[in-house]
Order: sequence, then C-alpha cells, then structure tokens
Amino acid sequence: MTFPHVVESIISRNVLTCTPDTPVSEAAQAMCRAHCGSIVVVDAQGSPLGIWTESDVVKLDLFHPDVARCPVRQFMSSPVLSIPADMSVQEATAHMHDNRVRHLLVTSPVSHQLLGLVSATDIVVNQDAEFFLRLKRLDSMLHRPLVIVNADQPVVEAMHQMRDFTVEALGVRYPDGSWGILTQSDVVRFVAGGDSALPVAALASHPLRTVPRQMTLLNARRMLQEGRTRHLGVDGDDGQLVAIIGMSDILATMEQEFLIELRSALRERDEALLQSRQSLQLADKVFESTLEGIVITDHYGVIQSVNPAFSRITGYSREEVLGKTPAILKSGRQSADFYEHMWRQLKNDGYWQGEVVNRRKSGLLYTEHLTITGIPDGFGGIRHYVAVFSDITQRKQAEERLHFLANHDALTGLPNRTLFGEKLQSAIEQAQEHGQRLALMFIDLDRFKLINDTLGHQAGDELLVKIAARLQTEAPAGSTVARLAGDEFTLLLPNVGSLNSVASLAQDVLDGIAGEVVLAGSSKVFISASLGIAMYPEDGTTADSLLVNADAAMYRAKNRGKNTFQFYTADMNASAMARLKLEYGLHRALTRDEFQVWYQPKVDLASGRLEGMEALVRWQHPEMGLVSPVDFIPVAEECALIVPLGAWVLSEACRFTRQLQADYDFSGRVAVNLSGRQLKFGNIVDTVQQILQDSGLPASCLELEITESTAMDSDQEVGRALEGLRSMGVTLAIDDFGTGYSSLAYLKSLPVQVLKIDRSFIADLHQDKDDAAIASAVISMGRSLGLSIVAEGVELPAHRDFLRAQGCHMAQGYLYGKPMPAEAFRRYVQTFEAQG
Ligand SMILES: Nc1nc2c(ncn2[C@@H]2O[C@H](COP(=O)(O)O[C@H]3[C@@H](O)[C@H](n4cnc5c(=O)[nH]c(N)nc54)O[C@@H]3COP(=O)(O)O)[C@@H](O)[C@H]2O)c(=O)[nH]1
Repeated sequence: MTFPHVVESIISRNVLTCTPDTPVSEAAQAMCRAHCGSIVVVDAQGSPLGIWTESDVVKLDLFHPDVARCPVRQFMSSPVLSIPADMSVQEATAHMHDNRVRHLLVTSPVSHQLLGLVSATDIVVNQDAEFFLRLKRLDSMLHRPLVIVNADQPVVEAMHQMRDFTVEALGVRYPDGSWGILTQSDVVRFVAGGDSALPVAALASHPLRTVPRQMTLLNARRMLQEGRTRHLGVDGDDGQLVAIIGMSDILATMEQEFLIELRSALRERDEALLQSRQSLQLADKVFESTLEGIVITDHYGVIQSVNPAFSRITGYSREEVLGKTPAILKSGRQSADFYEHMWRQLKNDGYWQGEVVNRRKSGLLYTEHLTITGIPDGFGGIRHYVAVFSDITQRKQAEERLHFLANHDALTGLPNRTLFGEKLQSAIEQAQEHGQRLALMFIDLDRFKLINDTLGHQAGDELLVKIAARLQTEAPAGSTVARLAGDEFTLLLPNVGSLNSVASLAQDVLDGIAGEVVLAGSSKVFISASLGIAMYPEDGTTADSLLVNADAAMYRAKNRGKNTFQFYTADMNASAMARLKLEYGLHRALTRDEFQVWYQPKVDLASGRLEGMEALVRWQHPEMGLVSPVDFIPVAEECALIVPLGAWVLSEACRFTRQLQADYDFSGRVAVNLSGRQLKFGNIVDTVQQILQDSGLPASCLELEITESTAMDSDQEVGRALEGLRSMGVTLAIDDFGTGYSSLAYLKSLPVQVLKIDRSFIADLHQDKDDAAIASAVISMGRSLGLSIVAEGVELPAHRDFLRAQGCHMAQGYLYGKPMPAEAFRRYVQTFEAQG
C-alpha cells in the first residue's frame, strides 16, 4: 500500500460544528442533514472543544425521557486531538492508533486555524489498496457476531443491542422471513426525530442486499460505493445470512493491514535511524581519529569543520580556521594556473587529486597528497567540499634523496655519469636547435693515484671533495660540473663563444685546481690537473663521441707534461688506435718470445766491486724494433699482462743469475722489479718460491724492487706478500724513493732493507744544492734506519764522488754500465772478474 504524502491532501474540509450547548437532538438533526458521521463542538471563538460521533449517539440512554434535550457537551469525546496539516499521513495514522481515536482535527501549521477533519476512513480510502482488496475475500473478515433484532422491536432496544455488542449495524428479521438492516446512522435519525416508541421497521432499510461470502473485498467495496450504502449482508454456503459487513469493516481490515505495514515501515525507519546513528558515530570516530587531515567547507569554500589531524599537520587550531578558507595554507609554490585547473576539474568531475605544497602555521612548508570531493546538494549543485590530505613531506624528501643519490656522486655531491650524460644530451639538442657551440672539458688529476696509494683512500677522498669544490668555484653560471669516476671530472659549457674564450676558461680551471691542498692530519699535497676539450659540433655531435674525444685530448695534455690543457684534434684518435695496437701486440709477445731481460750493473761505492745487477725487461717488436718498458709496462699494468710477464722476467733473471754463479765467481744479487698488481693478485710468494726452487738460486741472491707507492699501499694483501717474501729470505728494496709521499718513519715499519734514491735527485746533485741536500738527507736518514742505500742514475764521476762522500752504499747508472742484453752482461762480469 502507498500513502499520500501529507495529511493536508486527504482532509475533509466541510466540518460540521455546533456549540457545546446544542441539544443532542439538534446535533443529530444537523448530522442527518449534512450526511456526516460526526459533529465538532466548538467554543465561541471557533476553537474545537470536542467531537460527537455516530458511535457516541448509540451510547445515549433513550429510556431517559430528557436525554434528547441534553446539551451535546455532556456526550462528546473530549479533548479532541488535532494535528498540523503538514504532518505525514504515516505519522497521523500512528497518532490515531496510539490514541485509539478514529478522527483527528487538522489545523494550519502557520495560523493554527481549523482546516478540516481527517478520519481513519479518509486515510484508508485514499490508499491505493486495490491489489490488497482483490486478494482478500469476505469470509476472511467475518469476525463480528451477527446481531439480530425483530422488525417490530422498539428502536431503543435495538440501540442497546448495538451498544452492548459494539456493532455498527443489526440484522432485522421480518415476519415473512426476509431481512432488513438497522445502522448507526438510522439511530442518529431516530435521535433527531425524538419518537422513542418507534419500531425498528420504521427506520430499518429493507430488503437487505446480500452477497456470497466468497466475494472479494474489492467487489464488495465497489457494490457499497455504487449502491451508496454502508452495509451488505453476507450469505453463507447454505444461503443463510451469516454476517453484516460495512464499509468500516473493510476499512478496519485494510487498517489492520496498513498498521502491519506501518509497523514494519516504522521498524525499518527505526533500524535505519539506528544504523545511520551508528554510521554517524563511526564516521565521527574516523573523523576524529584518522591520521589524515580533513577539511569540510561549504559551497563557497568557507571552512565549516576540521579534524584534529588537520591541526596536527598544519598547526592551526579548529577555532583559528573556522569561517576562513583553505587559502590560509597557501605557500605560493603553486601557480594561479594550478588552482584554476584544480577548480575546473572539481566542477567537471566532482573531485580532484594531487600533490600540493602548503605552509604550516609555523611558516614551514610541507607537501600533502590531497583529495577534494564535492558533495552534491541533490539539485545539481554542490553543498560541501571535503578535502582529505596526508603529509607526505618525509616521503617526498626520501624520494628526492633517492633520486639525488641515483644521479649524483655520493662523495662530492656532483652529478654522476648518468645525470651528466642526460645533461650533455639535452645540451647537444639545444645547441643543435639554436645553432650554438658547446664545450666539453674532461679533467683528470695529475698523480692522483700516487697520492691515493701513499696517503690512503681517506686522504684521496678528501682531496677529491676539495677539488670538486674548487671546480664548482671556477665553473661559470649555467655550466655543469660532474664527477665521472675516480679522479675524472667533466665541465659542460653550453653556448660558448670563441675558442680563445674556452681556452682562457680552461686555464682558469687549471689555475683554480693547481696548488697546495691541506688534508686532515695536516698533510699537504701539491695537486694539478690535465684537461682535454672537445667542441660541439666540430669534434663530435653525440654525447659519446664528445666524451671520448675530450678524454683523448686530456691524455694528450698529460703526455705534454701535465697541468695543461689541450683541444681535441683528429690525430688523437690515431694515438688511441696505436695504444690498442700496442695492447694487442703485448698479448702476442709473451707467446712469441719477443721479450728479453737486460741487466744493469750495481756497484759498491766504497770498494768499486760489482755487487749485483738489476734485471730490466725489453720488448723486441717485429716491426717497431726495441720497445722501451716506459712505453709498454704501464699498458701491461692496465691490461693485467704484467702478472705473467713479471713472472717470466723473474724466472729468466733467476735462471740467468744462477748460471752466472755457476760459470763465474759471482756472488751478487739480482734485483727484479715487481709491480703492485703482482703483489696483490700474482700469488707472488708461491711464485717466487717456485722460481727459486726451479732455478736453484738462493733466496739471499734475489732482491725485489717495489715502487714507493706500492710499498705505501695500505692493502692487506700487499703487506702479507711483503712479509711472506721477507721471511723467505728475499731482500726487499724501495724503488724510485723520493717521488712519492712516504715518510722515513713509515718505511721503518716495512720489511725493507734497501732504499733506491730516484735518479731525478741524482742527475743534478753536482750543480743543484737542493738536490744534493735531499740526496744527502735521504742517505743519512736511511743509514740511521739501518737501510742499505742505492743511488740510481749515476752518470758522472761527480755523482759517484758526492754519493761516496755522503756514505751511500751502492750506485747504479751509466757511469758503470747501461742496461745490456744477457750475453753482454755475461762479458761484463767476465771483465770485472778479470780486473779482480
Ligand atoms: N714492473 C717492471 N718494471 C720494469 C721492468 N723492467 C723495467 N721496468 C721499469 O720500466 C721503467 C723503465 O726502465 P728502463 O727503460 O729499463 O730504465 C731503467 C734504466 O735504463 C734507467 N737508468 C739506469 N741508469 C740510468 C742513468 O744513469 N741515466 C738514465 N737516464 N737512466 C738510467 O733507469 C731505469 C731503471 O729504473 P728502476 O727500475 O726504477 O731502477 C723503470 O721504471 C723500470 O723499473 C720489469 O721487468 N718489471
């Protein structure tokens, strides 16, 4: 069943009224005239005092002679209940049910004036109950007793029957066996007429219209409405009258059904209310306790509510922001375009999501992930906006940090190779688009490896950080400084002018780098760099080609004596090719027996005796002729060939020396050079042991020379190898002493016995006081440490005389003999022996 919306739509507006003093008979007459089932009793102002209905009429005791003249107020139901016209029909029905009344007065909700009356009948008639009435049959509602009176009985008696059995109509039996009916409205007519002696037949309707008990309520209602009567007789299966039903019975049945539905509707409403209350409580809890900030604004964006998380994140209390707009959080980091786009999407799609940088009350910026949703007002507009945001500042910072780490060098903070590659690529694209030139400078520190090896990696790192800072100081605005690897830096200069200006900047960069650097622990190093320049588009049009060519130019600058710069020229690639050829040839040389070991004598300065010799490798190249170790040892080092090559030299030198011992009265030591790589990766202790064993040379006749930088290597493997060799009885010598940064104090801790003064200090000592002073200081300190001192590069008698005077033990140099092939050295020994 469906209900009309509000009571106003179903009220009866013609309300029959009377004063409280109106005699009962007059009130009844008025009801008869107006065909009304009730009359409202009003005071002088028209205010309702009570209501007198047909059922009240039946209750009158007409045996009492004056009752018809009594004022109606004595019998009315009072007070009469009233409801406002805008009350829902559902609520009105519940009101009737709860107060057990069948009529309600309806008043204006504004003026409170009486507008009309609504009865249970009005409510039920106005229900769309057709479906229900079609399903129900009359026999389902035959609960009331059939009360029968005889046609000749006095009406007063019949009224008593009606009252006692609480029925609205009585069956009237006529002497001929036919049936009639007496109803409450007949009784009203009776009261209006006032003749107490009248028999039932005088007022009853006759004959009674009857219908079968199987008839549907829908058809019964239709017959009642069409016949303009309120009652029908119901025949049983045997044709006997079994009941009288009236419109009110049908209505009561409908009412009952309606009430069941109403109750379930009310129950549903209560459940829904409870649920929504619970939902609201839950929403409240979520609102209060969620970690995300929530702002609710009205349609204009004025803040109406914020949750505690909002205050926690922004620093503004609830009171501080209510009535304001979220613009108080603006940081100025987003453009007007940004907000315009946000509002456009909000209007079109009803929501917006994104990241916003806002400002806390403290002034600090924070990044939030924000979702704004429009809450519709049901009429196509927006009633509220709800903004939910979380503070993602830390996450953003972590992301930015990760991004930074992925693209920057952790030590110096400069862009790394990846980022530099991207920047170079985009600089090339821009230069191409605008027809500009760019310069790429490749910078490599001079002798960095030496510093790193001698002072340690920590000092090396510190130096790199300081150089990075110097480079950044020199780099002009708009340029990019990067660290590609180790001691390799690059400087990218977009949109450069003439080559002269690039050259002048390159010199500034070198000047900025070159100089003294004080490291932790107060150690000082002098540093310089070599710089290669490649120009776009002349020297390359791709990032790779520019890098390769700037690198080649840098190598050329190094070869030209370091601390200088060099522009790329086409022939530089030729030298790169030459190097590749050399490397390839080196690998073949070992298997093709192209190497030779030459020997240079070492002489005791005091006695002039031949004390031993240094074994020096040579490469007899089939096309290039004799290649100097200065040219191929560094390449062999880089491509790791030095390990097998070094082992071969060692084996050859030991075998040769043992042969000399066997052939001549020779007891000298042979000195063999060891590279750092052999010490670290060559399994050198086992190799030496095996070679000594194979050759039969005593360990005491072998001296191994390691460079100063190798000796200073803090690598544990190097230290272990030196200890192993020493404990085997092999003599260890520090080569090229004076070219690195080692201190004599540190040397003391190493298992070395010999110190070779680098030839660069010897060459001019006869004419350079500084060199002479250095040489004599090294000799004196070395001696005091118990080391045997060898001077190399002794070319002149003056050198010999000075060194001898200073107490240097041994000398090696052209004065005594240049490095010579094995056979030549054999003759040298022979000559020496012959000289005695
Ligand atoms: N790891 C290895 N390194 C080796 C080996 N063989 C040689 N080398 C190293 O190569 C560098 C160059 O050596 P070389 O061209 O043989 O030069 C040596 C001498 O010829 C040169 N020398 C000696 N006396 C004089 C002199 O009076 N004047 C002058 N101008 N040069 C002279 O010195 C070089 C020997 O130096 P050093 O070894 O430092 O004592 C050189 O660094 C070799 O070490 C090898 O098998 N393995």
